[in-house]
Amino acid sequence: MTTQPKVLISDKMDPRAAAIFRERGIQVDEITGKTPEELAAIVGDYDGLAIRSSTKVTPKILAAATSLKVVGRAGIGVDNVDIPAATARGVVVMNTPFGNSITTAEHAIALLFALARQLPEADASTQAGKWEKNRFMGVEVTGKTLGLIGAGNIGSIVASRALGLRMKVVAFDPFLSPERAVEIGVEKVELDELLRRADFITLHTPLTDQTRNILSRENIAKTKKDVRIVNCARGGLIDEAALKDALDSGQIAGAALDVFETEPATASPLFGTPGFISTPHLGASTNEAQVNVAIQVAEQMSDFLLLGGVTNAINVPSLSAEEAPRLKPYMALAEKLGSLVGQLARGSIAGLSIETEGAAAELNMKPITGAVLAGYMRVHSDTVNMVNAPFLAKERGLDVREVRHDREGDYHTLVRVTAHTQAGDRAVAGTLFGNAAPRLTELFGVKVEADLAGDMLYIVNEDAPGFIGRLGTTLGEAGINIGTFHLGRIDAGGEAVLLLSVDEPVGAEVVARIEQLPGVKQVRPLKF
Ligand SMILES: NC(=O)c1ccc[n+]([C@@H]2O[C@H](COP(=O)([O-])OP(=O)(O)OC[C@H]3O[C@@H](n4cnc5c(N)ncnc54)[C@H](O)[C@@H]3O)[C@@H](O)[C@H]2O)c1
Ligand SMILES: O=C(O)CC[C@@H](O)C(=O)O
Repeated sequence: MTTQPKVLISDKMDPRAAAIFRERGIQVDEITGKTPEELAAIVGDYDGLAIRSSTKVTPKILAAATSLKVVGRAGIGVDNVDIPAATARGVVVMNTPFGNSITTAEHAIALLFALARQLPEADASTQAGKWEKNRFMGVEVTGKTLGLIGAGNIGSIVASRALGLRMKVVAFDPFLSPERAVEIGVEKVELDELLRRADFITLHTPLTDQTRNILSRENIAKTKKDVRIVNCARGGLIDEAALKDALDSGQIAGAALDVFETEPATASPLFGTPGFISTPHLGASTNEAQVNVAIQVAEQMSDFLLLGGVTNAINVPSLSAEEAPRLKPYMALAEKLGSLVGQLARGSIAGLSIETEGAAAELNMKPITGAVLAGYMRVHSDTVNMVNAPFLAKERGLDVREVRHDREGDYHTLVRVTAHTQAGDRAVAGTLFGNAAPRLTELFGVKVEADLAGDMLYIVNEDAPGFIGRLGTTLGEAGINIGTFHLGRIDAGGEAVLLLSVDEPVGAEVVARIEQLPGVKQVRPLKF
């Protein structure tokens, strides 16, 4: 019986997320507001962790999360998750990249208007009974130029809204193609030109080494006097000290920040500066967006935990919940072939080639490759899985090649794994019987048909009469029962390969006795 997966929701999330987990048969606890130490103390019980932006998934939390398989971010930014650490531990990290885009774009537009008409100050003054009609002179946005830094999902929605307001939109985004720029109605420009031309600037990039301080002191100095700046993306994109100085000196007319270098931002030199507006990271905070991201994250995490489907993962290739059941037996086969190569490898393996043929060639190959690598590397480490195997393989400099053959050979479907060693290429291959049962069909050039399951013994010997009897006696004397027996020969009287399934592990002492039998060249106990 499979155990029911357990998910922890550790940030405030729409109740629909918990409801979906429960409906899908997943046990869920909602425990929010914990300190990192408190979270580390409980996280070990869970297979999934559903978060927003408050929970920081650090290497320490990951080390304590010994059962964790997936982190689901109900939102876009995953900068609160240590992705390399999660990947190295084999934890899938997924987000919901579109659920709050419209809402965040609308917040950027709301802040743009708030700056243009000084709405917060006018509101505070009016409610203070001052009626300062002459103090608050605004600017129209019609006909003004909006400079977008980052024209991805949110940036392009902001562009469409700004065009609707009859603004002209220029965009700086090195990854924006000229065709896409035309499609979304923006003029693609370099950053300096944007800074020179924009009346309003909005930022919509992730925080990366390239975007950190993209509005640096130097770049702020290049803007038009009276520019108004909105950041609804990430703190750290603007030099906050330089922004304060530019507001104080009148170099810029206004700035609105939803996000800060340090959050929660409970104190900042910017607070109280004329022309400055702030909101506490509310970009995604609408009912609609929170329902969207809660539903999406719960569905995605459930698909992964229950069916193996991978959607919107940051650190592994996607695999739809429909594809997953079809690929599952292939992944079992691939993992066994990888494990066989790992267990039988002699000397160092410089690379692995993974080939698919027939029906297997029509499938998404990444999960098959991941499973081969996981099987191969698990021989040396218990913590390897399909998520971290490609990462670990790369880290170890293993050259991995994928080849898809349209042809169909002796089998309707086939996966072959070839280890490239100093001694030459060594290939194993397997098929699926009844499209479900993994079966070995080729072992280092010898045709065999064997299950790879439980304890096994691999023997290479000189093909001479009497050997099988002597082997049976040796195993019998050790109290080891033979389950199945597969013999393959390259040619009669040459070298023979024996693959036996045995009812219990063959210990070093028995292996040594078999090695003493005449004609034996190699003996390896195997485990699947
Ligand atoms: N305030 C909030 O609550 C809130 C809500 C949602 C998203 N966000 C943040 O908004 C940001 C944008 O989200 P998105 O969904 O549009 O992401 P996206 O990935 O769709 O778009 C990001 C864009 O930035 C561009 N970019 C990357 N590096 C750049 C660089 N050096 N210079 C210029 N452009 C660059 C990319 O090419 C891409 O087009 C993210 O950081 C996200 O976390 C904030
Ligand atoms: O969860 C939130 O409220 C913020 C989300 C936002 O920063 C995001 O990147 O999606």
